Amino acid sequence: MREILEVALRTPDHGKLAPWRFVIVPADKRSALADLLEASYRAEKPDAGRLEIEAMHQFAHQAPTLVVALSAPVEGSKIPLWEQELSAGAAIMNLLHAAHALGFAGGWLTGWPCYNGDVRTAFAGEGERIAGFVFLGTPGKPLEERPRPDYDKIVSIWDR
Ligand SMILES: Cc1cc2nc3c(=O)[nH]c(=O)nc-3n(C[C@H](O)[C@H](O)[C@H](O)COP(=O)(O)O)c2cc1C
Repeated sequence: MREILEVALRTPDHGKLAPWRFVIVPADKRSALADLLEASYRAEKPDAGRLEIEAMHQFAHQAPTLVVALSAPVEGSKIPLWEQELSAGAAIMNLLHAAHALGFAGGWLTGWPCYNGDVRTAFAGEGERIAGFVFLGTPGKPLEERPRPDYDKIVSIWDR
């Protein structure tokens, strides 16, 4: 895990602000995370059904390893917030590339837990936001491909 996160720390970062942080959720805390998600979900949606609650538990327990990535912009910096947030996304992508290079698979998820205030305060400090829940593990089966954007629609040559 440290080797993977050390790669994430080498992310392009204008102004050397390190506007991101990572919180590892250890295996013995995953049930506590599930309980937090359930309580936060019920507080926001008192009429939540069984399947919605099960989805919160499934979210918390998927994959053996979980890193919560935080966008932690430095307030008052001359580096625009936009650039600091871009760097947070890049740090997560570096983390995923490092995990895949070492033979693991990883997924970057947000979903409801990312945007709930109670969940955010359980991980993030003032001015910080959850940028993603990064789940890591060893692939149990070959990864499925999905449609990718058409190169010619996305890439163009500047010609003015
Ligand atoms: C900010 C962000 C949030 C995402 N959140 C989710 C999510 O909540 N659920 C989901 O199925 N995929 C989510 N994705 C997409 C997955 O990370 C991933 O791109 C997708 O599963 C396909 O994986 P692949 O591109 O490696 O094949 C998110 C991607 C980003 C960049």
